[in-house]
Amino acid sequence: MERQALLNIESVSKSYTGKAKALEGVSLTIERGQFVSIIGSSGAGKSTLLRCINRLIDPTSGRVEFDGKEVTKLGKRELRQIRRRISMVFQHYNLVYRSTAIENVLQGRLGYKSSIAGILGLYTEDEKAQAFGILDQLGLAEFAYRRCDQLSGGQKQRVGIARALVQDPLLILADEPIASLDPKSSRAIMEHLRWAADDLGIACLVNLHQVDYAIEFSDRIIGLKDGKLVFDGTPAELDAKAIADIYGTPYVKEHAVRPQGFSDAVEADVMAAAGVA
Ligand SMILES: Nc1ncnc2c1ncn2[C@@H]1O[C@H](COP(=O)(O)OP(=O)(O)OP(=O)(O)O)[C@@H](O)[C@H]1O
Repeated sequence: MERQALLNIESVSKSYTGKAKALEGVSLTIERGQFVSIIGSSGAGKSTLLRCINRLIDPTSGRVEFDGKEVTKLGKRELRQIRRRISMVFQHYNLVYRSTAIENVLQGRLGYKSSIAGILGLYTEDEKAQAFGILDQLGLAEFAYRRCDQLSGGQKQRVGIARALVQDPLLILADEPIASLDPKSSRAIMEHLRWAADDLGIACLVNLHQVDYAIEFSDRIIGLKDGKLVFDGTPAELDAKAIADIYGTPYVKEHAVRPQGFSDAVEADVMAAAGVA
């Protein structure tokens, strides 16, 4: 089946005031339902790239086109509309911890409401059923009415994914969604995102520090180094040379494969020992 382009990024650059370019002439196309990981050292520009797509950050130059619309040209109102179809998942979940899981999920519907309905928290029965249904699909039905400060990190991130899904997105931007999680929870989150791509046809663009998960779960991997795109290929094409290009140091692929139970702290040591920032 031939896939259609959903997102076109053309020569996007970003300079923060007084700094070297955080992004420099990055171009790429993402297809509908495609699962793409972005890897690269700390400071390579991964977060900046994600945020230029939904214009949480305005690119200094270049063009972003999403679902046939030029995002970089949109006014406030049109931007709000387009953002409904682009969800975000964050490393630190960005939940309201004193609210319940389902209340957090329903916040994903805010972009579809008038401000007053949003402020009053007026959701339709359909929206509530949809929110509960998604929590159920993510294995969180029994936690739907529990306050988020009582949930584990993995459960909080599942609430974050449920909030992203209730937006009916065409694209999920996930900014290091597993960086704060243990290996078992990380795997579960990657599996949920992969399911969103495969079963719901939602394209996922996922920033990752864990090269092994990028290789295992992605259709395609993008490598950034110093703001430039230095790799764009399949997991099979990500060989030792490509990894060295991305991380700027000789780096053997075996280091990227994290055995079961390998903790983040141990991985950090291995990465540091391999000279990967
Ligand atoms: N708000 C900002 N103001 C100034 N400079 C910034 C800002 N945000 C990021 N930068 C700089 O832009 C560059 C790219 O940062 P970015 O956060 O996009 O990288 P990253 O690959 O996501 O890093 P990490 O993996 O550590 O999250 C870095 O040099 C960073 O210091």
